[in-house]
Amino acid sequence: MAQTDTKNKVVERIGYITRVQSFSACHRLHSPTLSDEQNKEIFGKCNNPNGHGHNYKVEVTVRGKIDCHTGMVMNITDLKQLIEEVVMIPLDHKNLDQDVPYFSDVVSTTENVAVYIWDNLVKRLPANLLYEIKIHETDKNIVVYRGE
Ligand SMILES: Nc1nc2c(c(=O)[nH]1)N=C([C@H](O)[C@H](O)COP(=O)(O)OP(=O)(O)OP(=O)(O)O)CN2
Ligand SMILES: [Zn+2]
Repeated sequence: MAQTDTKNKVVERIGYITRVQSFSACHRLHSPTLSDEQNKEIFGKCNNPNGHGHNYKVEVTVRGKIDCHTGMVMNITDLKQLIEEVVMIPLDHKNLDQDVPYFSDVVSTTENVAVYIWDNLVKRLPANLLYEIKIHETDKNIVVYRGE
């Protein structure tokens, strides 16, 4: 049922939902627009030719009206299924640079992984619902992308 204020005006309440998912992948930080020397200089050990791996933790947050009939911003079961299709199937247990066509010419930094996830999720969700992608690349390295 719709909630009303003291003047009987319908109150719209905004909620945020976050779903967390982890995936494992390997990558190498290497930019095709830079020389080998520049890549080594900028990316250091992360430019190791044979790559290295991470257990990434992704937090997907949606923001929207709490529906007065369902009590939900969106059904988390639907969000879980979308994350399976957009994150787990293409990225889990993959070599990001070699197995994911997007990263064949885009450096697989965590910023760009966040952009990849945003771009693929935003087109599968109702307009203005996706709020934030947060990725923990390691316990200490955390990236946030909000589609800006
Ligand atoms: N702006 C960015 N910088 C870096 C990224 C990135 O995605 N965006 N990624 C890396 C590497 O992938 C690297 O694996 C991170 O290494 P490191 O900082 O050494 O990882 P830890 O947090 O585990 O290291 P500690 O030694 O424990 O501090 C580098 N830069
Ligand atoms: Zn890395």
